[in-house]
Amino acid sequence: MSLTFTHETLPQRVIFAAGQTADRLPAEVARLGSRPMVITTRGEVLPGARHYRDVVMHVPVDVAERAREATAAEGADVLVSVGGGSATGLAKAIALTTGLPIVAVPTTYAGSEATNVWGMTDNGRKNTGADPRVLPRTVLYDAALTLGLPTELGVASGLNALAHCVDSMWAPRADPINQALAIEGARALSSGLPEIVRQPRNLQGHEQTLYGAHLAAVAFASAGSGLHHKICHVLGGMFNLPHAQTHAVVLPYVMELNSPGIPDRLTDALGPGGLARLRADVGAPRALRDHGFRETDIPAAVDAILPVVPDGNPVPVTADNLTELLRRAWAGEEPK
Ligand SMILES: NC(=O)C1=CN([C@@H]2O[C@H](COP(=O)(O)OP(=O)(O)OC[C@H]3O[C@@H](n4cnc5c(N)ncnc54)[C@H](O)[C@@H]3O)[C@@H](O)[C@H]2O)C=CC1
Ligand SMILES: O=C(O)/C=C\C(=O)CC(=O)O
Repeated sequence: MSLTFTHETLPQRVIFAAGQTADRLPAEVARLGSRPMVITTRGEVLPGARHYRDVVMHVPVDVAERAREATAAEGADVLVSVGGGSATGLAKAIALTTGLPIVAVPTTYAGSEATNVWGMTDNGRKNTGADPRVLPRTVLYDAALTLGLPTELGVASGLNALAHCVDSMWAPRADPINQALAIEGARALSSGLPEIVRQPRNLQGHEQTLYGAHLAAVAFASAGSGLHHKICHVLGGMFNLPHAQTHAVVLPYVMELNSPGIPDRLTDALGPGGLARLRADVGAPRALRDHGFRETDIPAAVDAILPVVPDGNPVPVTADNLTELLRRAWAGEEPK
């Protein structure tokens, strides 16, 4: 790889403190404001603050608009998101138009808390963009909060994080810095994910997976969306498929297509047996047809994906190879 590049590092305060949310969140919020609005799918996380719970995956625009109105009515001056990527995403939608700072406490491995990327869905289309206003100012990673994540969802979410690492190999702004973060993220996820399956109540696997998810998201924010993310955004927006499971299923087929672009360092980070062994060890989701995608949806998906295929993909993407990729992912055929 050429060593001529421009890399931007996003400014963010990052705290890893397992089991310390109740103790540390109030002070972290107070650094940024005095009237917090909590966006969450959980119970009370910040006593005395307004808790807003109308959280919907892929952030439909009407959901975002209602949340903005509620925030204005509350006179909030800081947003606190506690939950998965959907809670973070709603806080980002509010921050995008208000500029309010966000303190994010993630409870899945989606990684939205570490990116300046927002996403909203309107009429079956997911629109995404990057804006400094939506980058959470502070992230509090508390692995104890992921202990309650059902293992199947934890696995799918961890593979969503791994997809950030893999796509960073060929994304439009891939560079040696974000690739190094992605490789270390892939290593941490490959060792952490089997641990959360083997010992779901053991904090160490969850901490390792959260660490990997953070690195993965930082790499993704820097490198941008590669082919894998473009495919998953179309599928999520057009067919309302579950985000993490869609990423988990599609990833091996994108790696199959893009195999000439996979560096040895990534293969090494995935460990012996690579992604196939990892998927088997953790019982990964296998087929899009199990998650609401129909074979008859494939032509419309291909038509929507082809115009957004990023430049620089390691192999040319055509209607034929994309159709075959989606057909194999729909059926859950064994990836090569
Ligand atoms: N902008 C960005 O950089 C990114 C955005 N996203 C967005 O995030 C959304 C998906 O986020 P996900 O985290 O996959 O799903 P999610 O936030 O919708 O959570 C999935 C389900 O798990 C539950 N849950 C979350 N954490 C839990 C826990 N610790 N214990 C028990 N239940 C828990 C939630 O209540 C929900 O029912 C999508 O809209 C996606 O587009 C995802 C990655 C990056
Ligand atoms: O696909 C991902 O994991 C990353 C980015 C998004 O989901 C964009 C968004 O809808 O917020």
